[in-house]
Amino acid sequence: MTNLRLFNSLTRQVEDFRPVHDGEARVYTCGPTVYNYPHIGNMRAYVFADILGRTLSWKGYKLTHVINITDVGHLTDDADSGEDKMEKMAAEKAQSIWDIARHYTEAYWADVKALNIRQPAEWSVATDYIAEMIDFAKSIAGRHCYELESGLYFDVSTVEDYGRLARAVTEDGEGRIGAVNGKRNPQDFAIWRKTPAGETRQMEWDSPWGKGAPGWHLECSVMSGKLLGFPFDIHTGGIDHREIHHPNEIAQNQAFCGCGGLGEVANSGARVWMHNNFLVERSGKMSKSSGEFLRLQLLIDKGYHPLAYRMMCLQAHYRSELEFSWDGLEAALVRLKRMVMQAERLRDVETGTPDHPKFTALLEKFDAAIGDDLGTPIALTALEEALAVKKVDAGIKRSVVERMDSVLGLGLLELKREDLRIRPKSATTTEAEIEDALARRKAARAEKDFATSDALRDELAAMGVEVMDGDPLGWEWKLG
Ligand SMILES: Nc1ncnc2c1ncn2[C@@H]1O[C@H](COP(=O)(O)OP(=O)(O)OP(=O)(O)O)[C@@H](O)[C@H]1O
Ligand SMILES: [Zn+2]
Repeated sequence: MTNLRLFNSLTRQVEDFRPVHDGEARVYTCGPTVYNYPHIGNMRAYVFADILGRTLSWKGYKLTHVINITDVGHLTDDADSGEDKMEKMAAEKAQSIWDIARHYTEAYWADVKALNIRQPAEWSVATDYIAEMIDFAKSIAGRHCYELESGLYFDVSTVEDYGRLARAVTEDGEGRIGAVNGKRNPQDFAIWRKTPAGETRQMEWDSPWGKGAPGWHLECSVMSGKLLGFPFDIHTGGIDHREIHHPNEIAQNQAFCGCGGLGEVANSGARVWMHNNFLVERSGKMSKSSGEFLRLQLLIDKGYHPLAYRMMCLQAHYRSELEFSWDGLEAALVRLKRMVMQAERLRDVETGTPDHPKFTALLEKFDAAIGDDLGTPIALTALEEALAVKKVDAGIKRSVVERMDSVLGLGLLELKREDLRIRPKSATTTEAEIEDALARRKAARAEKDFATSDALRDELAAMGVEVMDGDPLGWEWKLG
């Protein structure tokens, strides 16, 4: 096997992965803020983290993956101003924050499951770690923080080289930082926000700095350090986190682990920081507030299998922008279907060993691609080539497909071609009705009764069903 090489946003280079603990990989992924449904762009971040985790397993590392659930502290503007997203949604809906958090956490988990994203070792929920957050803040407050009326602020000038992660791409971050009277530096951020006098919040806790709530950046520093130990191996998130959230986490980690002398990597809490690029719409970055709200459920309602979206993600490299379109989704679905049709023949055979000379080069190609900063587009072609290998024992082929799919997670050996039919939720015709009409049509054709056969075809068309005789992909029919 080749070395695993990963792009580290800290050094802006592809580097050999060298674990902190021999044979182990510890990964922290910034999780969703559960104030609303995730859009499919958000889910791209978790498909990426899942591919990373599966690749680490493929390479033989014992994986500990943590994904957090942010249920407090994330403001409407990452740059330290605005309202708490959770409080805002709860006020809008006149519901308890806890109910909101539960509802959207479950919705997120449903998407995770539908996309074959593996369960991490732990889903750490921010509000379960408030005491640890207060302890962390206490331990750095003396040297690195100052108190204002609105909260406890982190002074970014007290750590070396603040913001080095963000500077890779932007010099203009400061323009977005909200002004708070009394801040020492514009980039200083609240690690504890006090509840303003006379207000009560649904979520607030006592602290040495008064009643209030932790800052979002503090949460991730505390949960990652607590569950994985500093320094751990890899920290992931979407590319927007490279600008503010992760530089701020790094500053806190530096303060907590001790500044000076350790060098930038050890001091940053994690050795490698990785970021997926955005899923975009033609009009720009996908977001919950603009345009059609593209939830995974919307794709399903329009008749697409959710794994077609996973396929769409894998067709692009995680560091490239990916533009969403319905045509692109359909193309990904067709590609998935072709693979499922080839894998169908392997479903009922017993798994053999993958050591067959016909597959050596393909397994090497696959390993080199996935090991080269998670090159899923090429890894997919290796899997397709393996599926197309002729005159080989089916058990051996099956074991190769299983192995490759353990990384790509398309579920090729479980999916059936019927699962991939496009069937919009709005369709009023049931599949049983369609199958029944098709069976009658088949019988009519067998008896050369073309009048009946044509009439049934028209009947089906009236039901919105397009009959696809002789379709090489075997769709047979399609609901429009
Ligand atoms: N369009 C996108 N494409 C890929 N990843 C994204 C996109 N938008 C957000 N992310 C990532 O999704 C993850 C979850 O983000 P979070 O739940 O905080 O959503 P959010 O920032 O409120 O979403 P948004 O502002 O896009 O509506 C983060 O890692 C974030 O970087
Ligand atoms: Zn985070």
